[in-house]
Amino acid sequence: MRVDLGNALDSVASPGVSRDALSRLDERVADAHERIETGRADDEHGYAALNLPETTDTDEIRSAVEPFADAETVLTVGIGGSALGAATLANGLDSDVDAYFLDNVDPEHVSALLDRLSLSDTAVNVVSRSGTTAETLANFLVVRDAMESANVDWTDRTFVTTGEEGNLRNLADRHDLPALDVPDGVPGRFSMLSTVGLACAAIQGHDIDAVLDGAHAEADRLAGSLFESPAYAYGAATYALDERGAGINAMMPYAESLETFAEWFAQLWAESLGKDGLGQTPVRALGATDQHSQLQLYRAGPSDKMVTFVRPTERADRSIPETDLPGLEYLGGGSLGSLLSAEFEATEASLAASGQPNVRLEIDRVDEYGLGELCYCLEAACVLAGELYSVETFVQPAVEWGKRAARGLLGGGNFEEADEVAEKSTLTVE
Ligand SMILES: O=P(O)(O)OC[C@H]1O[C@](O)(CO)[C@@H](O)[C@@H]1O
Repeated sequence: MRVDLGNALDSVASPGVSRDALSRLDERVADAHERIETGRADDEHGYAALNLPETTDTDEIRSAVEPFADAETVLTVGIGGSALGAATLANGLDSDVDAYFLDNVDPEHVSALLDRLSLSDTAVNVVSRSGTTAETLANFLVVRDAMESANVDWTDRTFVTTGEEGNLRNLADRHDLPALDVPDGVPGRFSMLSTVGLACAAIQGHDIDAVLDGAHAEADRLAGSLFESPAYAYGAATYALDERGAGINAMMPYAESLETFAEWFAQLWAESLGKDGLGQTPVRALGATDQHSQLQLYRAGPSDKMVTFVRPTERADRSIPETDLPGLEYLGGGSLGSLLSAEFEATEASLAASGQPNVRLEIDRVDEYGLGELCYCLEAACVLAGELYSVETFVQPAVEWGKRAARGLLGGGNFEEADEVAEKSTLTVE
């Protein structure tokens, strides 16, 4: 895992950060590292997530999902951190077992998916840390109903991953379903490297130990200086750039297999750092595709953002056939990989040429080890940034208002927030 801050320096970019400023910030990084290590040593809420490479029991996960070894498809029912980590692995890696995610309650999408699936060959993975999330429980009820209509014994095809208490735990106990525990002290968005993110991967036959090995290697590189730890270098640089005006962070991986990783990053960054009027706004982008949609803004729009480029340095390639079509000779005989690599470096340089800050993250390959490394690095970077912003990184109180309002609207209790929904100001043009 390599982090290159070269194009974030003020000799190249504006906003940019000077090497001196990074050295001064490094004193705070040292303090933050001490705080983080104390939190890890005491298994404190949130900080415990950075211990998962050590604490996650992969044998326990494999034996819990063993009854589903015959599954041709795994359907994960969960939302936010209870889906995005597993989806990052599933969409980043190849498997003969297909993986689908119900992480929204769009009736047309849910019906179309359930109509398409062979439910008798599907393992259903219901994931909710709280066990109370409306979208997840509603989708589970719909999936269960569909299985019963298809004469499939849902108790044979379903396992849950949840906390000690809650509706889902009660359901698992009542029907004696295989169940995995969500680890204590690990917020959803930091739970990829636990039962939450790895159960689906285990059913798909991925090497979940290799995921943790990659994460472990990154954990071993956490140190009291940003100049020694890629994770802290990234965390400190994004904080410093935000302080200087780059309030938006466009995560732009150059691999289709990393598109869901950008979604996962968006939750991690937004829900962890978006507090007290602070926090960088994550934006999901994809290279080379978004060179042809977003780049105009990234280069010539307001200087209020940074771009994070991510790429694997090794990947399977595909050659481009020789051609005598006029003007295309430069492509013929080359490969898609070399074209994508040229696009990556050219786009990076184009932003530097217009003074727009950007950072490069590189892994060797998009495989179990590489994904473990990359995601642990971003998790530790996020924890470090949270210390520098002095925000409560591991809570997300602002999401509760909307949940109470929705529950009230659906007759699920008396919530004043539901009343406020009816008081919406309107100025309708039609
Ligand atoms: O795992 P749960 O409790 O169903 O929560 C799902 C997601 O919803 C949130 O609580 C936000 O509403 C996220 O923090 C979490 O990842």
